[in-house]
Amino acid sequence: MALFLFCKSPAGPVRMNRIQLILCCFLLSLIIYFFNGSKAAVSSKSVHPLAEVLGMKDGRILKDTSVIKTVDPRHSERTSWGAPLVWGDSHNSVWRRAKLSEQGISVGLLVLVVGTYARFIRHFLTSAETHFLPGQMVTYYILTDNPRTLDPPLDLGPGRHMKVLPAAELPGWDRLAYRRMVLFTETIFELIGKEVDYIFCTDVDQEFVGPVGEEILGDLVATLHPEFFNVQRNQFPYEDQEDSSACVEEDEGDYYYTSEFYGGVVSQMRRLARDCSMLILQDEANKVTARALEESYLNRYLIDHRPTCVLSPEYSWWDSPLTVRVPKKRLVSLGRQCEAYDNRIVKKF
Ligand SMILES: CC(=O)N[C@H]1[C@@H](OP(=O)(O)OP(=O)(O)OC[C@H]2O[C@@H](n3ccc(=O)[nH]c3=O)[C@H](O)[C@@H]2O)O[C@H](CO)[C@H](O)[C@@H]1O
Ligand SMILES: [Mn+2]
Repeated sequence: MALFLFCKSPAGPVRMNRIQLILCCFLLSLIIYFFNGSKAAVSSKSVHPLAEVLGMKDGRILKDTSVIKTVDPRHSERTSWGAPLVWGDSHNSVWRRAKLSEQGISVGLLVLVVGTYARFIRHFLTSAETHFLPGQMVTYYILTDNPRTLDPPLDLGPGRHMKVLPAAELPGWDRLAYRRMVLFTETIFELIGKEVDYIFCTDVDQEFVGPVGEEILGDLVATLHPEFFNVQRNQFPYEDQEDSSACVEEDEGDYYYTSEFYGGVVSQMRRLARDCSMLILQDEANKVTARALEESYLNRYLIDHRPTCVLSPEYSWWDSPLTVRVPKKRLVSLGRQCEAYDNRIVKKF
């Protein structure tokens, strides 16, 4: 605009002499310098939209997570280390399903069913028959103290099998929480062996409510905890007791994973189960209890061995005031849902 005023007169274009031209260029440089400088000054004061999404202000992390919960979760489809972050209906998942379903694969689903949790198993299996890798070879490995729970046997689809494995009756849930991973380790090493290509460990107090297909397959697969998705790292309930073998330092960790659903190829699952069991037994010997029990050890392990495939909270969801909204629910935890309601009632009174 300023340049325009110098170059034009009401009568029409004016020819500039050399001095006028130099003056004009000098003024133009001044204007550009001023414009850029003031822009920089403004941007250093205002909050960058990305910083807002990340919950940062003036380089500091905000404690309030309410802003973050509104972020559309479909935006991230890769982790910072390049692993797929799986949303079942994304193009990437459609492509992965198509690619992986061409390969002949067999998958084991390993669950522990002890004591009163027997009430969940039939519904869990029925829902898995409908939604879990339909059309694929699936073997259900059911570790139970009461094999009669599965009488009469369930009708399974073609290529689907069930193996009921005995587990000694275990005294009380507090002991069981220490024992579950050890039982999984023994089962994977001694009984499952090379019978399947992939193994997924799941809680039985769950229900498949939407399709869970080949997009979940990977060497080492972990699922994001729906209450800590898009929450700042300093709010993850990692173990912080220094004498626990599950302890996580402040500068460690990318995500907080749930212990309700994780898996991978047999070799990786052997390593995971064995290493987590060792951490658990070490703490038990030292009379240390990690705050989230098995989940704490799993998270410690997954920091040291980053998953090659990360499932979004679509694959582990429950209704709670803290869970993120997901495009589609696929696997829902009934137990944690009840827990969330119980907590709400406790808070209310
Ligand atoms: C194994 C474990 O430590 N689970 C975690 C999980 O508990 P959860 O509340 O999800 O544990 P849960 O009660 O569902 O138990 C885990 C699983 O163990 C089996 N089971 C459990 C109890 C029983 O009497 N019989 C039986 O068969 C069953 O397969 C069940 O689904 O969440 C807690 C926080 O919310 C902690 O973070 C725990 O680490
Ligand atoms: Mn559970």
